[in-house]
Amino acid sequence: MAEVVLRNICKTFGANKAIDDVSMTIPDGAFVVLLGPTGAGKTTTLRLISGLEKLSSGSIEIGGRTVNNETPAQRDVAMVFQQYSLYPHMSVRENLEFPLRSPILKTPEDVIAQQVAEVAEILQISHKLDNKVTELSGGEMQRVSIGRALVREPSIYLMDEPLSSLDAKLRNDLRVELKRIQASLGATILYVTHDQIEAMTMATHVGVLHEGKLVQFGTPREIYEDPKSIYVASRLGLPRINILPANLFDTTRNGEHTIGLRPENILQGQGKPAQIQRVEHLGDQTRLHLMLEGHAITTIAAAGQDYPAGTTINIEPKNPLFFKADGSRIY
Ligand SMILES: Nc1ncnc2c1ncn2[C@@H]1O[C@H](COP(=O)(O)OP(=O)(O)OP(=O)(O)O)[C@@H](O)[C@H]1O
Repeated sequence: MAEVVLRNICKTFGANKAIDDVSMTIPDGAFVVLLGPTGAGKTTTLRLISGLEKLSSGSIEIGGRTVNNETPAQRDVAMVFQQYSLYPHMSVRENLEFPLRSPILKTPEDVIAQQVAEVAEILQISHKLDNKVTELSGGEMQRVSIGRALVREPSIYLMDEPLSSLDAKLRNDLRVELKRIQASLGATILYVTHDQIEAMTMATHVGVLHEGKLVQFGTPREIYEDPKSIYVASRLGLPRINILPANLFDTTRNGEHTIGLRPENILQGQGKPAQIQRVEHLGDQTRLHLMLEGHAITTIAAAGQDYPAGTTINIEPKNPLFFKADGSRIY
């Protein structure tokens, strides 16, 4: 596996700057998750690294080699897309074997058979190896797509929401499995997701994109606990961080416009009275939707406790984050 370095990369489509001067190092063996809303430039970043798109400017290095002018095949990357891309006329086994049968690799038959068997086992598709891919369910097809990347050991795996079409149980299993595979192979992965749990549990590093710019890069904990802006703070955490006027509680010192209050950082019992508007029981957690002087606030409470809607609880902030009017963090 290899370190991948993006140096001041830009990509424009007509007048649209899809990627705007992004520099980022994906360390060898890291699991980097790209976060950002639709249109932020996540898929374009993956396509630029894979060579499916050409850079407008900047450079990309894989394992110390500048790859700007290399074809996708020369770059030695494996890409898994949100939509499966399989050969419909081939069986599952043939699809999985395909990347290993590349003439450059010259992989011996027994190694091919062993790799395919191992990957099929991990992805729980061993019993479907001789089926045509057109006979599979959507979830099974997606597992074969992931398998086609995993049979190889490329410089980097580029994955674009690979689990989003799977059901919750399989998604959970594969999340754990992917993380295990990554750790045991020492694989370098750049992974795009909208799923907070995937980002928090799998990533060694998170890169947050906003309108084509990389606005923060750090460990998931840094992004969660020490965000540089309201935008970054809002990317992680479920329920989302509460953004409130700084003077709502007695916390203003100087120049703060807004506070950010994670749902778990709202203390109950003291402070201002807030009306309970709605209660969501999620089993292991209860979410309380409150209204305080016209501001909606979400907090969490221990499961099992009763909170009748319409009643009032007193709340106060603990460790709020402070932001300027432009959304940048003060402290
Ligand atoms: N081939 C293309 N031609 C023109 N514009 C494009 C092309 N590909 C991407 N774009 C534009 O580049 C910007 C970034 O798109 P991109 O697909 O990278 O976003 P994304 O963060 O992956 O979004 P999503 O979460 O919806 O997949 C968008 O404004 C998009 O419209």
